[in-house]
Amino acid sequence: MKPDRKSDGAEPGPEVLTIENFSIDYLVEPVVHAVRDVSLTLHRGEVLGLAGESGCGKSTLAYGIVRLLKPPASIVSGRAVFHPRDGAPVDWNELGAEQLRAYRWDTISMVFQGAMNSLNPVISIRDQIEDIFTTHRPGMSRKERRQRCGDLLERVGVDRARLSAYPHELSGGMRQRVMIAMAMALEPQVMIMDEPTTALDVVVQREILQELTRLRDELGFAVIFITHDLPLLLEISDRIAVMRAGEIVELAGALQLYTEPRHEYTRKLLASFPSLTGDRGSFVRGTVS
Ligand SMILES: Nc1ncnc2c1ncn2[C@@H]1O[C@H](COP(=O)(O)OP(=O)(O)OP(=O)(O)O)[C@@H](O)[C@H]1O
Repeated sequence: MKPDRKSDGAEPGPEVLTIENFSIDYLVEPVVHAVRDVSLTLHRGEVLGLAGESGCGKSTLAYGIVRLLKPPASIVSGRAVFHPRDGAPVDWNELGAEQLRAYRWDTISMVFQGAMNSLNPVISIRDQIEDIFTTHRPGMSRKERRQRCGDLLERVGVDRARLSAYPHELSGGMRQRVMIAMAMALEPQVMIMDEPTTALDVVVQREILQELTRLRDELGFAVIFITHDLPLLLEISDRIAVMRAGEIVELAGALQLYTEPRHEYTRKLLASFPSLTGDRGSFVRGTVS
């Protein structure tokens, strides 16, 4: 684990996103209570891991926060409030469709499972990234747009010469990096990442995550990182929320959650990853000092 992680003593930054008593149902027969009364605070610059087994409601919560749910999903209670650096807090539930479109990507952006497959196959990488600037930064000159597109790609470890490529000419890892670059294009203050590297092999996954933590340190955005891979979360998160059957059952600093899990379910989840609980309970993926 990173010795300088924020959960190891440093004061958390001010809040950037608060989720208050969020509940989401799927209105099917019988009704599925997918998210139940979830409250969370995300601080500026922190990586908050959201763990839990498949079907516990992680993705539903993520889509709910950014208001991308489709029927039969329905937000039955609660709100997600964004706290800008300057100015009054913004309740996302009160934004109209147009405002939501403007706010998404700009303040909170997302990389979802399999996002790399959502690149348009017949449009070059340059044109797809440029489109974000044309839409959200209409005043930006063509020259600056081009420059920014190249800078963004390089930031996620892809040579800017690949700007003229089409998605099928890139590996899965590169396409996912492009998606991460696109999510960072407008320098959002929050990024929500739902299993962003699950489809990739372990080496590529590792490289991308290292890149992500480096960028977080450099740019200061906060991340909600969702995965069922608890060992990975322990490595990259400042704090971890454990979700079970739609509820957050435990929320603690990563190190504390690993060394002193309080909830029975967290203990079970930790025990289900043999790499975390060797004979002497050694933590083999990172280095606990
Ligand atoms: N369209 C839908 N209609 C009815 N129920 C749904 C629908 N989508 C999801 N659910 C249910 O909502 C619950 C939460 O699902 P969700 O996909 O949010 O879980 P998850 O933790 O993200 O799982 P995974 O890690 O597999 O993506 C599950 O019980 C799931 O079966």
